Parts: sequence; structure tokens; C-alpha cells
Amino acid sequence: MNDTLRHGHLQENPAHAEYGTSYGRIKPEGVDTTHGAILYLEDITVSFDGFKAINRLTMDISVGELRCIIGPNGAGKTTMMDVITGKTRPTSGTAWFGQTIDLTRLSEPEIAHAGIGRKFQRPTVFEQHTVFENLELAMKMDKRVRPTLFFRLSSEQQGKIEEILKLIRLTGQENRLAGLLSHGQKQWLEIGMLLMQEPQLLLLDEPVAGMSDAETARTAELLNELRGKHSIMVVEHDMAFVTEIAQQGKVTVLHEGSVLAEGTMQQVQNDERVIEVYLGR
Ligand SMILES: Nc1ncnc2c1ncn2[C@@H]1O[C@H](COP(=O)(O)OP(=O)(O)OP(=O)(O)O)[C@@H](O)[C@H]1O
Repeated sequence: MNDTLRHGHLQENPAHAEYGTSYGRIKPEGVDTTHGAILYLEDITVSFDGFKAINRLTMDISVGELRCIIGPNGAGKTTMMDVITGKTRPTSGTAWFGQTIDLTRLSEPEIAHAGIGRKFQRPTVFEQHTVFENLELAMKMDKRVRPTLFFRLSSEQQGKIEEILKLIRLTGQENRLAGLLSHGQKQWLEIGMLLMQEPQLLLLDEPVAGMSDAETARTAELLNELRGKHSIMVVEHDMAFVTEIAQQGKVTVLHEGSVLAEGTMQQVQNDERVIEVYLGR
């Protein structure tokens, strides 16, 4: 058992008492999703010197859902992700991860360890290492990996890397230095690195910003392949991309720190209030 488990809140939660193994790693099985929700933000407010960046925000995400979050600049999208990942503490409200884990009581490392992966806008891969090594490093950096002096990949772990390489469209590129990849490929690699850690919830902040049209289209394909297998929250301004990945799923429109509208892309696109504050501009 590592230090985070020994000393952190996770150990105190009986839901975390059982640990299964996966790819030689200790995997938390403690997220109780019996009611179907992976995330439930309940009446969250974040005040910065009296200014409410998030204002009584309530929303939930189901297990396996791919949820798109849209909204004008300053709507509170990044702040909401900061609350979920423990970077920002809400002034009030609760952020439930499954039924029992209150994220507002956990530190950032504890939240990452509990199974929430976040991808920031800019890619942060290890440029001096190959694509394969980046994925391998992601596996080793995972706090749940059992510490061993000479870490050697098992055939199962090797298989996992190959599976992810295929998913992120980098099969055949595994020996290339990550620094030589295109911007889009670096973004996919980083998504692959997060997937290596098998997150229960994946947060993606503007994943297609700066990508070519072809890369954007491939990213949409990639996310559509992840649909149903992972719970994913995507914040994005590129409406054509959002339309591609939202399909018949829910899109949430944030405005002034609250949910302005929620529904299918078609429903929110036809919502007068959404047109007024965002899409119609
Ligand atoms: N640390 C902070 N101190 C003061 N104000 C902040 C802080 N962080 C964010 N804000 C303000 O809170 C509001 C919400 O910001 P946030 O970055 O969450 O919006 P956003 O929806 O992510 O915008 P964008 O689409 O431009 O990324 C903005 O008005 C921003 O200026």
C-alpha cells in the first residue's frame, strides 16, 4: 500500500477497502456508481473576492457518458474543472465522485489517484522520449503502480500499450521522439498517457485547439471510440467538433457560472438564450 493510501482520505473510506489488480497496478475499485452517476456537482459556488466565477452550479454526469461543456469566455468552464480536480476549493457546495467520495475534501494528488485524469489545453509530453516510452512512463508514474526496483513490462502491459497506440493513431510511430510529433499527435499521445492510468473520469480542456481540420476530425473519431468505455467531460469552443462528438448525447451550456441550458446539440443550438449569449454572436 502506498503512502497516499495509507495516510490519505481514501483509506478512511470503506469503499476503498478492496483493491483489484490490473496491469500489475493497484486499482481503486472504490467509486460507487450504483446510481449511475460518476460525477455530481451539487450547488457549487466559487467566489474570487466576491466575484462568483461559479454560481450555484448543479450538474451530473453518468457513467460512460461523453459530456460536452460549452459556453462563452469567462463562463466558468475552467474553474469548474479546477473544482473537480481539487485545484480550486469551492466556497460552498459539494462535488461527488460516485456516491460516496466528496472531492472537495481531497487533495489534487488524492483526486488523481481516485481516478480523475485531466488534460490541459497544451500538450505536456516528454519530448526527449519516444512515443512508446511516454506511454510506459505514464504507466510507471501512476501512483498505483506497485513499486519494483527493476520495472519490466509484462506481456499484458505491453499489450495495453499496443492497444492504446492503435487507439491514438500512433501505431508505427512508437519509436519516434515525442518532440518530433505534430501538435495533434502530441495531444493524442497525452490522451493515451492518461488512458494508460485507466481513469474513471477523463476531463479534456479544448482538445482540438490549434489542430488542423484533419487532426480535429481524427480526434472526433478517437473520442467517439471512447464513448461508453470511459466517462468523459470535454470543454470545447469548436462547435463543428462538438456536434461530431455530442451526437445524441447531452451538451451543457455554462453562462456566468451556472447551467444556462442542457440537452442535445440540436436542442441547445435552438435555445434562444444560448443563441443570445453564445452561439449567435
Ligand atoms: N483566480 C482567479 N481570480 C479571480 N478571478 C478569476 C480567477 N480564475 C478565474 N476567474 C474569473 O472567473 C471567471 C470564469 O473564468 P474561467 O476561466 O473559469 O472561464 P472559462 O469558461 O473557462 O473561460 P474560457 O472559455 O475563456 O477559458 C472569469 O471571469 C475569470 O476572469
